[in-house]
Amino acid sequence: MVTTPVLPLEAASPAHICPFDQACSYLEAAGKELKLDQGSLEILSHPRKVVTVSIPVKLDNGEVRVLAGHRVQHSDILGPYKGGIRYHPAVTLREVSALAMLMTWKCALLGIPYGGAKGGIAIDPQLYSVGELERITRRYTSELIKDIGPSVDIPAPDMGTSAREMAWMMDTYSVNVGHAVPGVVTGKPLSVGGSLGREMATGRGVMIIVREALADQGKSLAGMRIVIQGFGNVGGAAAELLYKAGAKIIAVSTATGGVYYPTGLDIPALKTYAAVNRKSVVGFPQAAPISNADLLTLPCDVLIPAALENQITEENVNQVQAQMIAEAANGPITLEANQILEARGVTVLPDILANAGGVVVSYLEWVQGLSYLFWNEQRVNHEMEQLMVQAYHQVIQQSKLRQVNLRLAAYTLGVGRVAQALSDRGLYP
Ligand SMILES: NC(=O)C1=CN([C@@H]2O[C@H](COP(=O)(O)OP(=O)(O)OC[C@H]3O[C@@H](n4cnc5c(N)ncnc54)[C@H](OP(=O)(O)O)[C@@H]3O)[C@@H](O)[C@H]2O)C=CC1
Ligand SMILES: O=C(O)CCC(=O)C(=O)O
Repeated sequence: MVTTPVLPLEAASPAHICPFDQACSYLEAAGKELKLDQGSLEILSHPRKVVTVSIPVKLDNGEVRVLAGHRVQHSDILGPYKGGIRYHPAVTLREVSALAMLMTWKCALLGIPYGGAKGGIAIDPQLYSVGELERITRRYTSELIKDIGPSVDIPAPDMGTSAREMAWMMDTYSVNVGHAVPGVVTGKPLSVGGSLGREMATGRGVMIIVREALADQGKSLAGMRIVIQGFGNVGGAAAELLYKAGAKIIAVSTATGGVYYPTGLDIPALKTYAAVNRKSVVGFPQAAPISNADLLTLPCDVLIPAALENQITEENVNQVQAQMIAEAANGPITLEANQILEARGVTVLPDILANAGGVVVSYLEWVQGLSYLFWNEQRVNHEMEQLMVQAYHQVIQQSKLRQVNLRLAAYTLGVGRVAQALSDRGLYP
């Protein structure tokens, strides 16, 4: 039985589905399936280190605000901590802790030598100027200076952050230590040691996993009706690549709402439209407006939630019509909803597999940086695809072997590898 963490996590609001409790439940299920000993389960259910820092920032109007910045380092059993930095108003320590734990299993599942971490600041980046965001990012990095590093903890982009924030983090870290350290972050601009292919990597990974899953059902991407929630780094890239592969993207959304066009949206035109409309797809000519809630229940072949956690819950799961759901976001389906989908025979491609393309190319970026040798995009994409397809087949095999759903199959592989390393390292006090 996984116990309640002793770390300073704020109480979960009873009205809110707690992502950390959900993550612990999945760990517990994997532990039971693997017959893990109580000690290992106890260790793996606790983040190793939880850091919260104050970030004082002077706004452009002269007002001073102090923000809370988190970095949760769940596990470094397999290697340096690894995971993104999220800027979003809903960020809490519990959410960041859950996402850090997912990173541990994701890296282990993909066979890349990292542990898991996540960071975040509870802000809406769209309400801050570029100058304010730069000051926030630099101060956050300075406060974390002793906790990150290329062989300690390597941040990357997540919701609300991008290559721009990674460049600021890299520069702040480098200035603090006195020399350039590109390997302290991944997802950087190419000019400071980023990798070709990283920007599209998470979306590309989603496309690869959906393609493989459809192929196992004797189908191809061509003509598939696909709905995508979220049109940012992940949802936007997935839409573009799936569209290029011949799928019909019939609906997409951003936080303010979505658009629906049953015969398939013109994705290049929609990207251009969003680029000049503060990233929003609302008002795209010809398409009908649709709410985020209605978008999730549209008739389609594949549903791709690529925004926030807890989008498919007990409340709306019975209205979901897709026969396949690829979790591009982390934790978009609750535990209860997942059980209902499984009972209905819906194929759920779990987050730690479906959205792993990003961290895989982060790893390839880090490897390229450490070896001072940069690859062309074709090679990056090829290496990533090999790791993704290999992990997909391992999950399918594990699912058949243990007679468990794909999520539990992915978790047993990820958790099992970390537990094995824990036992081999002999970390028991
Ligand atoms: N970036 C990466 O490499 C990886 C990201 N992920 C996961 O993918 C998900 C998306 O991340 P990413 O694409 O990077 O983030 P971005 O910030 O680039 O984009 C997020 C998208 O989601 C939309 N969105 C925000 N809130 C809502 C909402 N309540 N309902 C519907 N849409 C909403 C945003 O709209 P708007 O612009 O209007 O706010 C935006 O279109 C997250 O769960 C993240 O953890 C997973 C692996 C790697
Ligand atoms: O690229 C990375 O290191 C992390 C990406 C990430 O945050 C995620 O996979 O959720």
